[in-house]
Amino acid sequence: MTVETTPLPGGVLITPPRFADNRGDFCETYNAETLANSGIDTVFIQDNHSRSRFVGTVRGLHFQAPPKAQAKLVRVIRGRIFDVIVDIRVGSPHFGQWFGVELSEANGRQLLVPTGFLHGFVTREPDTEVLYKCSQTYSPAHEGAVRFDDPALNIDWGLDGVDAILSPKDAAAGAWRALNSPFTWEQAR
Ligand SMILES: Cc1cn([C@H]2C[C@H](O)[C@@H](COP(=O)(O)OP(=O)(O)O[C@H]3O[C@@H](C)C(=O)[C@@H](O)[C@H]3O)O2)c(=O)[nH]c1=O
Repeated sequence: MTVETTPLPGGVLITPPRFADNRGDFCETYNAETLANSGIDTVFIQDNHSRSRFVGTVRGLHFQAPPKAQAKLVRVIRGRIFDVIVDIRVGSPHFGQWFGVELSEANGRQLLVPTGFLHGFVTREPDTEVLYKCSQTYSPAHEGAVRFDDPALNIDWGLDGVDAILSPKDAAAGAWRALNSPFTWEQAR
Protein backbone atom coordinates (compact mmCIF):
# COMPACT_ATOMS: atom_id res chain seq x y z
CA MET A 1 0.00 0.00 0.00
CA THR A 2 1.33 3.43 -0.92
CA VAL A 3 0.59 6.22 1.53
CA GLU A 4 1.23 9.79 0.40
CA THR A 5 0.82 12.95 2.40
CA THR A 6 -0.86 15.95 0.80
CA PRO A 7 -0.11 19.66 1.25
CA LEU A 8 -2.96 19.73 3.80
CA PRO A 9 -1.89 17.82 6.93
CA GLY A 10 -4.40 15.07 7.68
CA GLY A 11 -5.35 14.62 4.05
CA VAL A 12 -3.75 11.39 2.89
CA LEU A 13 -3.63 9.53 -0.42
CA ILE A 14 -3.72 5.77 -0.23
CA THR A 15 -3.09 3.40 -3.11
CA PRO A 16 -3.53 -0.27 -2.32
CA PRO A 17 -1.63 -2.68 -4.59
CA ARG A 18 -3.43 -4.50 -7.40
CA PHE A 19 -2.38 -8.05 -8.17
CA ALA A 20 -2.89 -8.92 -11.80
CA ASP A 21 -3.06 -12.39 -13.30
CA ASN A 22 -4.59 -14.00 -16.35
CA ARG A 23 -8.10 -13.63 -14.88
CA GLY A 24 -7.86 -9.91 -14.18
CA ASP A 25 -6.76 -8.37 -10.92
CA PHE A 26 -7.33 -8.31 -7.18
CA CYS A 27 -7.09 -5.52 -4.64
CA GLU A 28 -7.78 -5.13 -0.94
CA THR A 29 -9.74 -1.90 -1.09
CA TYR A 30 -9.92 -1.57 2.70
CA ASN A 31 -7.94 -3.24 5.46
CA ALA A 32 -8.18 -1.69 8.94
CA GLU A 33 -5.01 -3.42 10.11
CA THR A 34 -2.87 -2.24 7.20
CA LEU A 35 -4.13 1.30 7.62
CA ALA A 36 -3.49 1.21 11.37
CA ASN A 37 0.10 0.17 10.62
CA SER A 38 0.38 3.45 8.71
CA GLY A 39 -1.10 5.42 11.62
CA ILE A 40 -4.63 5.61 10.22
CA ASP A 41 -6.94 4.24 12.88
CA THR A 42 -10.21 5.90 11.91
CA VAL A 43 -13.20 3.67 12.57
CA PHE A 44 -15.65 3.73 9.67
CA ILE A 45 -19.31 2.94 10.34
CA GLN A 46 -21.16 3.87 7.15
CA ASP A 47 -20.51 3.14 3.47
CA ASN A 48 -21.91 5.38 0.71
CA HIS A 49 -22.19 4.88 -3.03
CA SER A 50 -23.07 7.75 -5.38
CA ARG A 51 -23.60 7.53 -9.13
CA SER A 52 -23.50 10.61 -11.31
CA ARG A 53 -24.73 10.51 -14.87
CA PHE A 54 -23.05 13.51 -16.43
CA VAL A 55 -19.59 15.01 -16.72
CA GLY A 56 -19.42 18.20 -14.64
CA THR A 57 -21.62 16.95 -11.82
CA VAL A 58 -20.45 18.69 -8.67
CA ARG A 59 -21.30 17.34 -5.22
CA GLY A 60 -20.09 19.66 -2.48
CA LEU A 61 -18.62 21.36 -0.70
CA HIS A 62 -19.98 19.55 2.36
CA PHE A 63 -19.24 18.83 6.01
CA GLN A 64 -21.04 17.57 9.08
CA ALA A 65 -20.55 19.41 12.37
CA PRO A 66 -19.55 17.72 15.64
CA PRO A 67 -20.67 15.49 17.26
CA LYS A 68 -21.54 14.03 13.85
CA ALA A 69 -18.33 15.12 12.09
CA GLN A 70 -17.26 12.65 9.43
CA ALA A 71 -13.90 11.50 8.21
CA LYS A 72 -14.26 9.87 4.79
CA LEU A 73 -12.27 7.44 2.70
CA VAL A 74 -13.16 8.11 -0.91
CA ARG A 75 -12.56 6.01 -4.04
CA VAL A 76 -13.94 5.60 -7.53
CA ILE A 77 -15.13 2.30 -8.97
CA ARG A 78 -16.28 3.65 -12.33
CA GLY A 79 -15.11 6.73 -14.21
CA ARG A 80 -13.12 9.63 -12.80
CA ILE A 81 -13.48 12.51 -10.37
CA PHE A 82 -11.47 15.50 -9.25
CA ASP A 83 -11.79 15.23 -5.48
CA VAL A 84 -11.34 18.35 -3.36
CA ILE A 85 -10.82 19.07 0.32
CA VAL A 86 -10.67 22.45 2.07
CA ASP A 87 -9.21 22.94 5.55
CA ILE A 88 -11.82 24.63 7.79
CA ARG A 89 -10.06 24.15 11.13
CA VAL A 90 -10.01 27.64 12.63
CA GLY A 91 -6.42 28.50 13.55
CA SER A 92 -4.92 25.99 11.14
CA PRO A 93 -1.95 27.30 9.19
CA HIS A 94 -3.78 25.92 6.13
CA PHE A 95 -7.22 27.37 6.95
CA GLY A 96 -9.10 28.08 3.70
CA GLN A 97 -6.60 26.24 1.52
CA TRP A 98 -7.76 23.54 -0.87
CA PHE A 99 -6.22 20.42 -2.32
CA GLY A 100 -7.53 18.40 -5.24
CA VAL A 101 -6.59 15.09 -6.81
CA GLU A 102 -7.95 12.86 -9.53
CA LEU A 103 -9.40 9.60 -8.27
CA SER A 104 -10.36 7.07 -10.89
CA GLU A 105 -11.27 3.49 -11.51
CA ALA A 106 -7.96 3.23 -13.33
CA ASN A 107 -5.62 4.72 -10.70
CA GLY A 108 -7.31 3.06 -7.69
CA ARG A 109 -6.33 5.97 -5.47
CA GLN A 110 -8.22 6.74 -2.29
CA LEU A 111 -8.38 10.08 -0.49
CA LEU A 112 -8.71 10.16 3.27
CA VAL A 113 -10.73 13.25 4.13
CA PRO A 114 -10.23 14.09 7.80
CA THR A 115 -12.81 15.77 10.01
CA GLY A 116 -12.47 19.53 9.88
CA PHE A 117 -12.49 19.69 6.09
CA LEU A 118 -15.01 20.53 3.41
CA HIS A 119 -15.30 17.79 0.81
CA GLY A 120 -16.59 17.81 -2.74
CA PHE A 121 -15.92 16.45 -6.18
CA VAL A 122 -16.63 16.98 -9.85
CA THR A 123 -17.11 14.10 -12.25
CA ARG A 124 -14.81 13.88 -15.27
CA GLU A 125 -16.59 11.00 -17.00
CA PRO A 126 -20.24 10.10 -17.49
CA ASP A 127 -21.74 7.45 -15.20
CA THR A 128 -19.09 7.89 -12.54
CA GLU A 129 -19.51 5.89 -9.36
CA VAL A 130 -17.93 6.93 -6.05
CA LEU A 131 -17.72 4.81 -2.93
CA TYR A 132 -16.78 6.24 0.42
CA LYS A 133 -16.57 5.10 3.97
CA CYS A 134 -17.66 7.48 6.75
CA SER A 135 -16.66 7.59 10.40
CA GLN A 136 -20.08 8.87 11.45
CA THR A 137 -23.62 8.29 10.27
CA TYR A 138 -25.52 10.77 8.14
CA SER A 139 -27.19 13.58 10.05
CA PRO A 140 -29.02 16.25 8.04
CA ALA A 141 -29.30 18.36 11.21
CA HIS A 142 -25.50 18.64 11.32
CA GLU A 143 -24.92 19.23 7.60
CA GLY A 144 -23.18 22.32 6.33
CA ALA A 145 -22.11 23.45 2.89
CA VAL A 146 -20.13 26.11 1.09
CA ARG A 147 -20.65 27.18 -2.50
CA PHE A 148 -18.20 25.15 -4.63
CA ASP A 149 -17.20 28.06 -6.87
CA ASP A 150 -16.85 30.71 -4.21
CA PRO A 151 -14.23 33.10 -5.60
CA ALA A 152 -12.58 33.45 -2.19
CA LEU A 153 -11.66 29.75 -2.28
CA ASN A 154 -10.54 29.98 -5.90
CA ILE A 155 -10.70 26.22 -6.52
CA ASP A 156 -9.72 25.16 -10.02
CA TRP A 157 -12.30 22.45 -10.70
CA GLY A 158 -11.01 21.93 -14.24
CA LEU A 159 -14.48 22.36 -15.69
CA ASP A 160 -13.04 23.90 -18.86
CA GLY A 161 -16.27 25.54 -19.95
CA VAL A 162 -18.54 22.65 -18.94
CA ASP A 163 -21.55 23.87 -16.93
CA ALA A 164 -21.59 22.45 -13.43
CA ILE A 165 -24.58 20.30 -12.53
CA LEU A 166 -25.63 20.89 -8.93
CA SER A 167 -28.34 19.72 -6.55
CA PRO A 168 -30.73 22.49 -5.50
CA LYS A 169 -29.17 22.28 -2.03
CA ASP A 170 -25.67 22.85 -3.38
CA ALA A 171 -26.86 25.62 -5.68
CA ALA A 172 -28.14 27.42 -2.57
CA ALA A 173 -25.02 26.81 -0.46
CA GLY A 174 -23.60 29.78 1.42
CA ALA A 175 -20.50 31.83 0.83
CA TRP A 176 -17.10 30.86 2.20
CA ARG A 177 -16.88 34.10 4.21
CA ALA A 178 -20.24 33.33 5.87
CA LEU A 179 -19.05 29.96 7.17
CA ASN A 180 -18.99 29.73 10.94
CA SER A 181 -16.73 26.72 11.18
CA PRO A 182 -17.31 24.45 14.17
CA PHE A 183 -13.78 23.00 13.88
CA THR A 184 -10.58 24.26 15.46
CA TRP A 185 -6.95 23.43 14.77
CA GLU A 186 -6.35 22.79 18.47
CA GLN A 187 -9.03 20.09 18.63
CA ALA A 188 -7.54 18.41 15.60
CA ARG A 189 -4.10 18.04 17.19
C1 LIG B 1 -25.03 11.88 2.25
C2 LIG B 1 -26.31 11.08 2.47
C3 LIG B 1 -27.45 11.37 1.77
N1 LIG B 1 -28.59 10.66 2.00
C4 LIG B 1 -29.80 11.01 1.21
C5 LIG B 1 -30.30 12.41 1.39
C6 LIG B 1 -30.85 12.78 0.03
O1 LIG B 1 -32.18 12.33 -0.09
C7 LIG B 1 -29.99 11.97 -0.94
C8 LIG B 1 -28.90 12.81 -1.62
O2 LIG B 1 -28.18 13.49 -0.59
P1 LIG B 1 -27.15 14.64 -0.93
O3 LIG B 1 -27.74 15.54 -1.95
O4 LIG B 1 -26.72 15.25 0.35
O5 LIG B 1 -25.96 13.81 -1.59
P2 LIG B 1 -24.51 14.30 -2.02
O6 LIG B 1 -24.63 15.68 -2.58
O7 LIG B 1 -23.92 13.25 -2.84
O8 LIG B 1 -23.77 14.44 -0.62
C9 LIG B 1 -22.52 13.89 -0.38
O9 LIG B 1 -21.53 14.69 -1.04
C10 LIG B 1 -20.19 14.27 -0.84
C11 LIG B 1 -19.30 15.29 -1.53
C12 LIG B 1 -19.85 14.05 0.58
O10 LIG B 1 -18.74 14.32 1.04
C13 LIG B 1 -20.86 13.32 1.38
O11 LIG B 1 -20.56 13.36 2.75
C14 LIG B 1 -22.24 13.85 1.13
O12 LIG B 1 -22.33 15.18 1.68
O13 LIG B 1 -29.43 10.91 -0.19
C15 LIG B 1 -28.63 9.63 2.90
O14 LIG B 1 -29.69 8.97 3.08
N2 LIG B 1 -27.50 9.33 3.59
C16 LIG B 1 -26.34 10.00 3.41
O15 LIG B 1 -25.31 9.66 4.07
